[in-house]
Amino acid sequence: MSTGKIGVTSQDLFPIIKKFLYSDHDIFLREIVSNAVDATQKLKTLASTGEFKGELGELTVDVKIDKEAKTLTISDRGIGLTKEEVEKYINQIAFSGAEEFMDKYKDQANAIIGHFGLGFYSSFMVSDKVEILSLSHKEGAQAVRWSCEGNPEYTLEAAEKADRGTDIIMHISDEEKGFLEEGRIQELLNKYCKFLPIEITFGKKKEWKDGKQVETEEANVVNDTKPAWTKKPADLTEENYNDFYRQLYPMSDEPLFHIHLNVDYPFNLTGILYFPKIKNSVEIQKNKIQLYCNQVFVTDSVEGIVPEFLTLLHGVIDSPDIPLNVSRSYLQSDGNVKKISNHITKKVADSLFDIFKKDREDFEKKWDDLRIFVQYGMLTEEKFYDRAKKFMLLKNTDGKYFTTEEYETIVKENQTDKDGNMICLYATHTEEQYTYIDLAKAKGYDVLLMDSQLDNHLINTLEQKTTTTRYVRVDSDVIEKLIQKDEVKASSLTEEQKNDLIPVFNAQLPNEKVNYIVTFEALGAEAQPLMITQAEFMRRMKDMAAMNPGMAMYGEMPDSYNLVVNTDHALIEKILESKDTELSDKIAEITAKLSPVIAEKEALEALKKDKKEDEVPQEEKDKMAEVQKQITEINAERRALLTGFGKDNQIVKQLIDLALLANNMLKGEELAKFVKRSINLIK
Ligand SMILES: Nc1ncnc2c1ncn2[C@@H]1O[C@H](COP(=O)(O)OP(=O)(O)OP(=O)(O)O)[C@@H](O)[C@H]1O
Repeated sequence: MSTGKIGVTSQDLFPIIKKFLYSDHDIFLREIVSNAVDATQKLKTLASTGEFKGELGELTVDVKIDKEAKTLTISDRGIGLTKEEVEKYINQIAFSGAEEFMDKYKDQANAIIGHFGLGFYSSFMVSDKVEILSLSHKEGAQAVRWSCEGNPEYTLEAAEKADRGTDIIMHISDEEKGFLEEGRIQELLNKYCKFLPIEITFGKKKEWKDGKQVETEEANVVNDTKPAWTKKPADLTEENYNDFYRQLYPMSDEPLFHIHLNVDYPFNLTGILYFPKIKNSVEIQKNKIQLYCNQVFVTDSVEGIVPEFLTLLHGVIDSPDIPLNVSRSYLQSDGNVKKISNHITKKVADSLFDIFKKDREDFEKKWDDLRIFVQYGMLTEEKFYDRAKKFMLLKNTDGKYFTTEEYETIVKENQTDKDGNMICLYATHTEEQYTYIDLAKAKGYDVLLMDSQLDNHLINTLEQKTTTTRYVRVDSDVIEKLIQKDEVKASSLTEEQKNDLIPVFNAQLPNEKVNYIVTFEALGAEAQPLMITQAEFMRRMKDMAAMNPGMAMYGEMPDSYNLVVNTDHALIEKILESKDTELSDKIAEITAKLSPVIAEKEALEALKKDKKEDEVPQEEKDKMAEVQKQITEINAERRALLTGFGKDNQIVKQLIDLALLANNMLKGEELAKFVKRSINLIK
């Protein structure tokens, strides 16, 4: 028997291990089991090259709990360790870089463990004592037992072991006795070891019998040694891919597409990414891409390793070039990791383009589910934008799909305005905006459906990239002005007539937290008499503000709509006529009162004209104020008169309600009133 000191120059190793890994004690199991797997694979390699000539036999790694002895043991039938090897690989941990580790990461909590070959020592996070009992595969080897109690002293002695391979016997400490629970270990094996390349067994398989679980004779194998991503795409069917998806996320719907990644230069990476069907946003967060290193689970928080928009995808990525156990900030600054991220972006874009080219019909069918990923990618990754614009689809209100290029050839001729801008009309809701869509279609225009959460942002980006294309919602203006071909002709109404109509219509507008501005357009006798529109810019800003806290300013502004009066329409003429007949006496009265006051005001202004402000006598100033007050009063009287007229006028009432109805703004009580009134009108 020999005793000695573990060959790290500092005494601090154990405290550091305990401290650094404090937050994640679970990983000890991954480290010990993957060492066992490595040892087994090494033996298989030696056998295949002929260096090992013995019987390989069963090569499983066994995990065992002994509750009485309070031990957790991992046994393998791999290459094993000779006494010299234990001295070299276990005692002289400085060999694999521990010393360097100590120097570099003394003060850093998120340090690297596995990276520096300290994996084995992580067992001390949960154990009072760890033993290694090993028999090397080498001919005539003597079994050895190494034992250490979490301090730099160890013992190493000859031992009895019948079978080749290594047992790592961990005497679990009292604080960590949870690791002696079967359920806990099973959970960890599922998490970290589910796809290790050597069979891992843990107890016996269980079966349901007479309403309870009973053990069978069969070993409980916890892993799938050949997960789909390690196979060649040519050897896998669509069904295999879907099966693997279910293996990863048992509760989820079938995915839309998969992409099989297989890179060997300039780094090694394999994996399968799935585009999931997203039913709601909660689900996006639930399933995550899992990151593996040689089939050992590393993490499922892949932010910084794959581009942000792809974190919405599901699946696995496996790369020996992604270091195990390193901190997030380290990963993100790692050159390899950056390359991996870029490569995945490119690969995803290329694969989508391939699918698009190969089966356009299928691609279109899946587009509505797919677009959130593509749009998110286009908005956040310049490189992805450039690739994705070839297959990014626009959908119109008839359910037809176009690439932006195809769409341009279709609408360019008919939808270019007098300034040479191609105007793409869109709706966000086919039902709610039906009236407007209908008007646009009657003009021979096409209307896109832009109803995803990201469309607003995408439209902004598309406009920035192609300066002569503009997107406007169908209800943002009257159709003649949405795509303005010629100068709109001037309205035939006088300023006075317009001024009189404003209070008439205002009288009937709902008095909510919404601003209405009455405007006048000569739209032709056939167009609608009255329409409600909302300017594109303001609406878009408000919509974006709803998703973006930085734009709160826009969100707080009141909604502002235009009430567009078509001055060419017979009904508007009719309103003016009935106003003139019904109110002629009263208007004449008001005008009679107003005329002398205006005359007085003009006279006063003439007096004032050549004087400087301080030369005007106080008396004149007072008179002017008095006259101004009278004018205001008379005007208010006139406005009240017109408001009263508007309130009582059935045509005004009906037209406003129809305009609100067409804009989907007439609801609840107002709608009920409208229905009643309409019935009365028929009566
Ligand atoms: N079950 C085992 N069978 C044979 N050799 C083992 C076994 N476990 C550990 N070893 C030896 O001990 C060495 C140290 O193991 P440790 O886990 O500390 O570091 P590593 O495996 O080199 O690095 P890492 O775990 O970070 O990948 C290994 O390189 C291996 O040579």
